[in-house]
Amino acid sequence: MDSKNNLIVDVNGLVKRFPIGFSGFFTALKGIDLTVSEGEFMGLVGPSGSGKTTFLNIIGTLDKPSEGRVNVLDRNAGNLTPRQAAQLRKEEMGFIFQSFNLLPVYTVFENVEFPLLLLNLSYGERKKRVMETLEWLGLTSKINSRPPQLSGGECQRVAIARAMVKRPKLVLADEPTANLDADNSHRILKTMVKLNEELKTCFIFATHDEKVISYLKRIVHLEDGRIVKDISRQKSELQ
Ligand SMILES: Nc1ncnc2c1ncn2[C@@H]1O[C@H](COP(=O)(O)OP(=O)(O)OP(=O)(O)O)[C@@H](O)[C@H]1O
Repeated sequence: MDSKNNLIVDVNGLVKRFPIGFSGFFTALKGIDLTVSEGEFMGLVGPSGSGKTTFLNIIGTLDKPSEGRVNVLDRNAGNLTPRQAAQLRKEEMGFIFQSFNLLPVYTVFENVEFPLLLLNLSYGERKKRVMETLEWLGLTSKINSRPPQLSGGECQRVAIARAMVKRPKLVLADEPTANLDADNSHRILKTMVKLNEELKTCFIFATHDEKVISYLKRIVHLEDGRIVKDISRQKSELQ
C-alpha cells in the first residue's frame, strides 16, 4: 500500500514566526518535519513555550505557517483561504480545548447537535447521531441538562461528544485534562482511546500532563520549537 494514501498530516520544513515589537520576530517553530497516519493516537509533548499549541493550531488550520509545507487531510493548509479552512474544520476536524468551550444556555443535546447544523443534515439524521454519540460518552441521562448543571468531567465529555459527532478523521485536543481531577482525566482518556480504536479516529494532543502522556501510542517531544524525540510505544507500555 502506498503509505502516502493514509497520511492525515504531512509537514515539511515548518517554520512559524510571530511578529513582536516594531520590526522583530519570535521564531516559535524552527523547521519541523512530521507525518501522522490515519488512526494514530499521538501527542506533542514538551515544556511550556516549546511550541505545542502553535503547532497544533497550524495543523488545525487556525494559524498559517511562515515557511514550509503543511498538508492536512490532503489539503495544503498554507494555501487555504479563511473560508476553505473554516469549511475543512467544520466538515473533517474535531477540537477539544481545556476550557470545554460549551454554550452555557443550550442543553447537552443542543451543544452536541451544533456542529451538525453547519452540515445541513435532516433533524432525524442529527438526532440519531447525537443520541448515538451521547451514548458512547455515557451522557444519555444528561441530554436536557445545561453546562452549568454539569461537573467538569461531564462538561469535557460533552465537549468530546461535540468533537466526535460528525465522525471526523482528525481530532485535535489541547491540554484536554487541564481542568479535570485525576479520576475524570483517566475516564475521558479511556473514552478517547476507545473512540480511537473503534472508529479509527486520529487524535493529536498538545500536552505536558503525565496522565495524558501515559495513554499516548506515539510521543513527539518538542523543545524550543524543534522535534527532539519521536517515540512509538507498544500496547503493553500503555495505561
Ligand atoms: N501570537 C504570538 N505572538 C508572539 N509570540 C507567540 C505567539 N503565540 C505564541 N508565541 C510564543 O511562541 C512560543 C511557543 O508558544 P506555544 O503556546 O506554542 O507553547 P506551548 O508549548 O503550547 O506552551 P504551553 O504548554 O505553556 O501552552 C512561546 O514562547 C510563546 O510566547
